[in-house]
Formats: sequence, structure tokens, C-alpha cells
Amino acid sequence: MSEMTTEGRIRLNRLPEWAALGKHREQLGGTHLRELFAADPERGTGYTLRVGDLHLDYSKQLVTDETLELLRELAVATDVAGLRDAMFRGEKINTTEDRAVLHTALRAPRGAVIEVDGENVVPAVHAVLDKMAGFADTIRSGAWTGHTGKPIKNIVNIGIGGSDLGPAMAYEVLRAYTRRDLTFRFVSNVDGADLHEAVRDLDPAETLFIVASKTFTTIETVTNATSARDWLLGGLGAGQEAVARHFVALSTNAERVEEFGIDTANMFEFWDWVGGRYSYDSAIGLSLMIAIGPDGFREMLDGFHLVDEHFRTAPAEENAPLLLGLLGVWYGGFFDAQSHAVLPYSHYLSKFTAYLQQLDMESNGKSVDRQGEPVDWQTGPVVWGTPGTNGQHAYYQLIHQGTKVIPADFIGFARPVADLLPGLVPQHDLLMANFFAQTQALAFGKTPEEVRAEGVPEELVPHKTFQGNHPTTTILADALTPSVLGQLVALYEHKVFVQGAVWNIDSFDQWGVELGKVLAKRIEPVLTGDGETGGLDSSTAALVSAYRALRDRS
Ligand SMILES: O=P(O)(O)OC[C@H]1O[C@H](O)[C@H](O)[C@@H](O)[C@@H]1O
Repeated sequence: MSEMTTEGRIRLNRLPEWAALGKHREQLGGTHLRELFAADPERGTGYTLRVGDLHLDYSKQLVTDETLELLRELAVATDVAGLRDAMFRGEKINTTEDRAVLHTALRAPRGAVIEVDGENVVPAVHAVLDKMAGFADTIRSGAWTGHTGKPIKNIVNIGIGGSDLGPAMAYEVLRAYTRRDLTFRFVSNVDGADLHEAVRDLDPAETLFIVASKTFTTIETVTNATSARDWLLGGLGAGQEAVARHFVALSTNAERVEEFGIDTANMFEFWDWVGGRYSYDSAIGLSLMIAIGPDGFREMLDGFHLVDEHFRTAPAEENAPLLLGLLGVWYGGFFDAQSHAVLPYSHYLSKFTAYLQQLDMESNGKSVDRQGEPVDWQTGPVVWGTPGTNGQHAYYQLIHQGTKVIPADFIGFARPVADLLPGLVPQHDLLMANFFAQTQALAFGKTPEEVRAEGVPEELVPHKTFQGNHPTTTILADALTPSVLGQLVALYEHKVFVQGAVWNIDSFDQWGVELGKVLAKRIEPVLTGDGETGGLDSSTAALVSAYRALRDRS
């Protein structure tokens, strides 16, 4: 890291590079994408990048060569590359937790050397992957039997946040590659309805619970795991001895796992240098590995690694995560964009944006810099979106004609997944026609003149005019494979990294989730007992009283 970063007195918006971008933004004014395309016939092919299987088109972004150059200069001034290299080297760049940030080590090839506190972590990573593969194979082959001797048919992952969103998302994305004869469910919410719906039609004798928790102290997960154990033992009419065949744990905390009653032989380990939201390619991915098989999982890890290497080594002009990160900095800093939409045109990616919400918003939802000083620039955006074409018939109206700047990523695939019913394959072109039409409409809009030329009555012209000039990135891949999923996730992980580096915030802690947890712990006894509401503020006290009265009436 450069002296400037470690000295820690960078104020982003006082950098000359920031000022230069501000000036440039003024000069650009309302320059329309129509003008940028008219001025450069090669724009549609020139403003593109290739990373692995991903084709990235950023020509519909509100940028010129000069913008890109100035953004790259900002990346140099904020030493993004220095922090990136420190991350890859295993330095403790998560300073508020004094931890290394090494999710990249989870997908490093066997034989790589990455040290934390002088110890090479790669052999341990592969030892756990091998243990996971052995276990996944015994479940998939039916060799692993439950307490009554029946093979496992149902796999229920219990976890929340990073211990749920990743595996649940990836299972959905890669559904076409999963063992269709096995049932997979994901339980996260402490609302008992979640576990109820997940297990109500399952035979406990054929059910395996995977309790996923980095800390093994998360109240939702421990509560659900306890209830699941009661359901299982009750259903089997068995004692504690049945737990070993029906429960495994994914955690960094062996002590707590043991305390819960899971044999640590049935525990798959990971490490404190893996953040929860960066963890589904660790042991946290066990349910996914059972679903898609160890080979599919390895293929996914290779996809991650490919983008890691790209991010680590590609020159700035060709570096896709750097580019995507800087574009976000541009819109947050100079267009006051508050949100970022991720709109996948694949039904299998239905949980992808929800996954990115944790990745991005928990990482970059910060308001003090690494030195603890309040920031006075925009940090992480609100990330949102659902698969197209559904959103087109719901909220796209606001993106097209509303008053907000909403940069969006459109993700699509050239081919549908392999096992789609043949009769449905032609629908893919219709899906993709919409995909291309949307970014076209968003960029170029429809002028009042064009509307008038259609004979639209004058009073309706403003309503039917599309201003256009809405920035989008198009990410197009050949097909949705395990490797492509790995590539996509790594692309976003590093994009988030770049933004955190430029904004000078710690993207790897999440202190913001703590207060609510502490208060819930205080309020719970007031709800369950007849405790005093006296210590609560007047609003919360009144609400709690109303809740108790309503609850106890029935
Ligand atoms: O895996 P666990 O330790 O159970 O944590 C689950 C989740 O809960 C926490 O509150 C954090 O905000 C998340 O980053 C984490 O992924």
C-alpha cells in the first residue's frame, strides 16, 4: 500500500483527481448517449471487455475516453492496486477486525502458497474441499445412511446471511446441474414458518441437516438447528445418538459445534479470514456440492479463480472489476445515483441480486473511512433487481421515465440451460430480444419528434417521450455453467472491493448489524415473560404492550 493510504489522511473529495472528475462531469453536462454513439461508430465494439466467458459491453455507459482515463487516475491516487495486492498477499486489510481477507485462497489451485501469519493456508483449504467431496459422494451414492438405515434423500441447510444466501442462490442458479432426485431446502428465518414449511413433508429418517454458521452463535441458526433436532429426534423416536447421522456443521467454531452436540468429525471447517458474505465457495457450499457434485463445485471454483487472476494481473484498461467499480464511483459521486439495479435475464438467477445485496450493501454500507473519520461522499448504493422479463411489467417504468439515475447491469446468456424441455428452447430468443431491447430503449429513448411522427396527439407527446440516456452495462455469456457462476460472483466481489478501496472504507466488517441483535436480546425476555417495558422508549414500550395484549387475547 502506498504511504498515502497507510498514513490514512486521504480525503477522497480533496484529491485533485476527484476535482478533475468533477470538472469533467460539468463539461459533459447533459451529453446524450445518442451523441456519443453518433460521434464514434466503433463505440459499440470498442467499449467492450472479455473476461473468461463473460463479454462485457459498457458502451451504453455515460463515459468518454477521458472519463475512463480520469477514473483510472483516481484508482491510482487511491492506490486500489496496492490494497488489492495486500489482500491477495494475506495482509490484514480488515483493520477493524484485524483479519486477513482471503476468499481468493478458497479457490487457489492446489500447490499455491498464500500465507497468513506465516502459515500457508492453501493445503488446509484443499484438505477441507477433499473432505467435503468425500462426504458429498457418500450422500450422492446413497452410502451414507440415516439412523434407521435409510439413505439420505433430503438436505436442509440451516444458516442465515452469508451462510444461507450464497448456497441458496447457487443451488437455484445451477438447478439444471443438480441431482433432481434429491430435495434441497434452505432455512434461514427465525420465523418458525420457515423451518415448518421446509420439513413438514419430509421423512426425518431420510433427512440431513447442514447447520451452517461461521460463528455458530447466530441466534436464528442455533434456534432453528435446535428445533430441527427436536423435530428429527421426535420423528424418529430416537435419542441424541441419532444426531451424528443427521447433522453436520459448517463453521469456524469447533467448540460451539461440539457444545451443540454435533461431533466435530462431522464438521467442515473454514477460517476467520473468510467473510460470511464471501464464503459460499468454502465449506459453506457443502449443500451445493452435494447438489452439483464435487466436479461441478471444482469447476465453479476454477471460474472464480479465473476472475481472481484477471483482477490481479490485467492492466487497468482491461480490468473488468476495476472498470465496474469505477463506474459505480462515477455515478455515486457525480450523478448522485443512490441505487444500482442488477437485472438478470435468466430465471435461474432469481436469487442472484438478493445475494449481491449482502455482498455489496454489507460490505460498502459504511459512513466512516478506514481511519474512523466520517466520509462526505457517497458510499455503497442500494442494490436491487429481479429477473427480466418480469420487472419490465412492474418497476421498469420508473427506470425509463422516473426522475432517478439508476445505473443497471443486464446479465444474459446466449444459450438456455442444457436440460430445458426442447419445446421451450425457442422462447430463449424472445427472452433475449427483450434483453437487448431494454438496454437499447434505456440508452437511446424516443424523442418528442419520433413520437410526433407516429401521429401521437400533442398533449400525449411528453408522456410518450423516453428521455433515454440511462446507463447500463451488458454482461453476456455463452451459457450458465458452474464456471460462469463463479466468474460472475468473483466479478462482483472484486467490483465491491474496488469501490471500498476508492471510498477508503473497510468493506470487510459489518458492525452495523450488531445493535439490532443486542436490542432484540433485551426485548425478548420482555415479550416472553411479563417483564417491565419501563426501560424502553415510549414508542417501543407501547408497541410491545399492544403486541402482548393482542397475542394473549387469542
Ligand atoms: O455464519 P454466521 O456466523 O451464522 O453469520 C451469519 C450472518 O450474520 C451476521 O449477522 C452477519 O451480518 C453476516 O455477515 C453473516 O453472514
